[in-house]
Amino acid sequence: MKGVLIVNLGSPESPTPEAVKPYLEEFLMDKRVIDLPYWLRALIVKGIILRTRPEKSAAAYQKIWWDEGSPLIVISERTVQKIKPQVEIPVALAMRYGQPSLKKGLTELYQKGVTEVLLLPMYPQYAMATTETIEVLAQELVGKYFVGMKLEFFPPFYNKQGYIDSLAAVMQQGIEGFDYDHLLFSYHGVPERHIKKTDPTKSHKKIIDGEYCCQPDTPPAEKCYRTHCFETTRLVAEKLQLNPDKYSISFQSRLGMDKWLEPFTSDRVEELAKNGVKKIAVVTPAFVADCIETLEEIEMEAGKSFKENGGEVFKMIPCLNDEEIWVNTLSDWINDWTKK
Ligand SMILES: C=CC1=C(C)c2cc3[nH]c(cc4nc(cc5[nH]c(cc1n2)c(C)c5CCC(=O)O)C(CCC(=O)O)=C4C)c(C)c3C=C
Ligand SMILES: [Fe+2]
Repeated sequence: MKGVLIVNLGSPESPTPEAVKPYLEEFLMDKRVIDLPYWLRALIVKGIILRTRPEKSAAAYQKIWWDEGSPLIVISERTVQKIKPQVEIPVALAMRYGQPSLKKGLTELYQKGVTEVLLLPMYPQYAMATTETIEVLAQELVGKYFVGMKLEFFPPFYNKQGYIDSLAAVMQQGIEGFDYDHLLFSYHGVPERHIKKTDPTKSHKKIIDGEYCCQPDTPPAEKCYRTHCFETTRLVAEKLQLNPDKYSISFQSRLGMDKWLEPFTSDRVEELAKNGVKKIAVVTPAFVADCIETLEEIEMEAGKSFKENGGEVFKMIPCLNDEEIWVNTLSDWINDWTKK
């Protein structure tokens, strides 16, 4: 029997430093997130980051936490609950870090008699720190605990019609009646090195601000996070007929000293405000569910910076969350795979 495992990143159990610390440790000790030799990663994560960050992150989580729990988890659960009646096969939810774990999700499907699993990571754009780490761990778990189970990976959906249509619909709703001066597409950042590592052709070009590094639909672009972000933006801008002078791309949530994708959202928001932009709308298409990165870093922190630098209205466009159009899209994808 077929079944689907929907996977997202995960959150701490609660917004306290005690709960945030093991979550961050599991996350940042992943060699596909901080891709350094073990000893150096351990030195940086355990010796430096985990000494101060749990306290800071817990304070940020407290600002966005809901009565039912972490927004990311609650929204993911709601989405899965809405998908279930629309499909004919078992659907389970798992998180790469924290609970419900990937092993738990696979066990749930296994106990229902599922022998063929479609792994559906909730990341539109492929990245080593997100999609790849989920695929590798799922493969390992199947080999170890679920022998005979067949795994199939849903490809990154950054350019897939259903995703673009859902994003466009949510954006349209978000900017309805709002005469913005600028619309910022803020994607999660990654170190430039990650993009070079995932290039199957190992021929990645130098990255130049504002220009495509890879030609879409060519082998180097297959797993190029940056090209996927550019393509999502292009397709949704085309669909919404956005004025090219009124939108731009930036990358948020940089961690550490490496060279990360630029421009940084924090710099861009400040620069736009200083350059006279009074009304800004921000959309975060790398996240399908609202989370600390959208609710705290963008809506609260970037919003504050925008106003401190002369901006007046900061409009955060929500993620796809459990919107009907997105739930229908996911259900259609699952139903198409079921019939294959
Ligand atoms: C959307 C895709 C994501 C990419 C790419 C990504 C890369 C990446 N992230 C970190 C470090 C952190 N990310 C954190 C939170 C977080 N990241 C994503 C998504 C991507 N990360 C999500 C959905 C979330 C939210 C989780 C939630 O509970 O709401 C955090 C934890 C929060 C904090 O302490 O700031 C860290 C740390 C790295 C290093 C990285 C690429 C190398
Ligand atoms: Fe992240």
